[in-house]
Formats: sequence, structure tokens, C-alpha cells
Amino acid sequence: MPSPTHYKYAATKNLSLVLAPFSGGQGKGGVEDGPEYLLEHGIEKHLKSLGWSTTISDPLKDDDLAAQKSDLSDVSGKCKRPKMVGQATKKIYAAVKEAAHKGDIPVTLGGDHSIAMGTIAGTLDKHPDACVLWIDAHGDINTPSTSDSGNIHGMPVSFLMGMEPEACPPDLKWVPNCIAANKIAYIGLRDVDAEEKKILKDHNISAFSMYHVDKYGISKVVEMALDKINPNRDCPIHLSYDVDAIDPLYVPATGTPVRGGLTLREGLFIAEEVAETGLLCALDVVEVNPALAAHDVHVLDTVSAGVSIAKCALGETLL
Ligand SMILES: NC(=[NH2+])NCCC[C@H](N)C(=O)O
Ligand SMILES: [Mn+2]
Ligand SMILES: [Mn+2]
Repeated sequence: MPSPTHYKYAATKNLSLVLAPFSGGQGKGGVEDGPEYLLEHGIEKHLKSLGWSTTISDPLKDDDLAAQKSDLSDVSGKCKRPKMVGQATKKIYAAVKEAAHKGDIPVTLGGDHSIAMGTIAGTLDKHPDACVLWIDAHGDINTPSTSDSGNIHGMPVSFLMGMEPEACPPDLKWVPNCIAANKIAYIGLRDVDAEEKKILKDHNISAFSMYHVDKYGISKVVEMALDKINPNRDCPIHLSYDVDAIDPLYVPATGTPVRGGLTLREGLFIAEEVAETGLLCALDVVEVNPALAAHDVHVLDTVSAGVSIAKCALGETLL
């Protein structure tokens, strides 16, 4: 069996699979079933076959998430369900932080993208110099005041950057201001709200849209993104992967699909390139929503793309 030696930040050679069956960051049901489908599709076995050992942690297991989601009084300004999101992400934070401090690589299975507040804060607690590669059709950098939807899965980056402290709901005040603008880069963008574009510009955040992928090719784009946030290739990389970055032709079962996305191979190539650096310190796979599939093939396509992202990031190669 191969051994994943080429992972500088995996002292234990163990992956901590952190289950985050959470949907409170947006309105649609079904994304809470993502972890279960990824597990049923054999994600653990596949990762073991790459030479990893695995442990599972389930930080939300005691929570009645359905009851919390139906609590209509949980609002703060425009933010929907801030208490639910704040409490769940804090537990995910604790699980990721513990795994990272042990020397494991935390692999968090979502769940909607609001959970990245927990995962990235957990990573940064162990690796304060880590950078974040955010793969997404969306910017997820709305603030409570710029968001049109009020869905917190469209805001995690702004909270992690401490952007609007005065509007931060009390239950999200625990989120540390832990990512600097020069430590995050996006790839795959194509549905960025007007005010998010302004935020990206004003903070000079590296953002590569589908236009850049078409213009330069995915290989050059990954290189340019890493040159911006990790120029000497000496910092740990947290890969936060929203499956909607990949075109809905390949990944249809997701909550906010946007046409004109990455091909499946471009999407997997990003994960392969990150693996190749040896610097991966944490991975999130989010926004798999089996309930939004029109038929079984859609479920299978989406879930197997999620599993493939994890395999590629954790050392699978084509040859
Ligand atoms: N993680 C996601 N899929 N985010 C979609 C966000 C969509 C939109 N920009 C919003 O703020 O609501
Ligand atoms: Mn998205
Ligand atoms: Mn996202």
C-alpha cells in the first residue's frame, strides 16, 4: 500500500473525517445529507486505499438541527439563523482544531459552505500562516449589510476576515478574524454579487473567474493563485472546495448551480495540483445536496465528484 509521505502537515498520516451535516447557512433542505452520501459512496475506503488511516468525528451528532432550522425567531439584522450557524460552526471549529493539533489532516464533509467558518478558524489555530484556496462559483464574501439573501453560506469569508464587526450577530462573535486579504485566493468564480465584486477589489483579493480559466488555462490559474497567496510554496494550504465550482453538467445536485463552470477534469486538476505541493493541511468538500437531483444519475455524478475531489487532494494520481 502506498504511504502518503508527501504531506508535510500530516504528522500522523491520519485523516480526521469531520462530518458536518449542516444546512442552516441557506434555506434548502438536503445538503445536510451530504456527509452520509459521501460515506455511503465509500469515501473512507477510497482514502484508505491511498495509504491514509482515518478516524471519524461527528461534532453535531447531539444537535436537533431540524428543530433549530424551523425556529423563525433566529434572525439578526439580515442574517438568517445566526444562532444555529454560530453554534454549529463553533462545534465544527473545535473538532477541526483538535484534529489539526493532533497532526491529522481534517477533511470536513458538508453541509453548506457556512461551515468553513469553523473549519478555517480551526486550521488557522494550528497553522497561523496557512493560506486558503477557495474553489467556488460564488464569492461567499457578502457581509450582513451587503447580502441580498441573508443566507450565511454566502458570507463566511467576510466573517473570517472580520469585515463588519458592528453587524456581527452575537452568536458569530466567536469567529476569529483570522484570514488576511493576501492569504486567500478564489478559483472558479462566475456568480459574484455587485457588492462582493467591490469588496474583492477594495481588499485586493486574488480572484480568478471562469474568464481567467478560459484565458490562461487551469494550470496557469492555479499557479498564479498560489503565487499570490503562497509565493515561496512554504505555507500550509487549506482547500475549501464548494462543488458548485464545477459545471452543473457534472455536478448537478447542489443548492446554487451556475452554468459555465469548471469541467470535471479542471476541477480535479486543482485538487491534484494542491496535492502535488505537499502543503495541504485541511480540506472541505461542501454543498453536495442529493435532494436536488432530478434523478439517480445526478446523485451519483455529484457524490462521486465529491469523492474524487477528496481523492485527488489526498494523493490519487492518474498514473
Ligand atoms: N456557498 C454558496 N453556494 N453560496 C452561494 C451564495 C449566493 C449569493 N451570493 C448569496 O449571498 O446568497
Ligand atoms: Mn458556491
Ligand atoms: Mn460556497
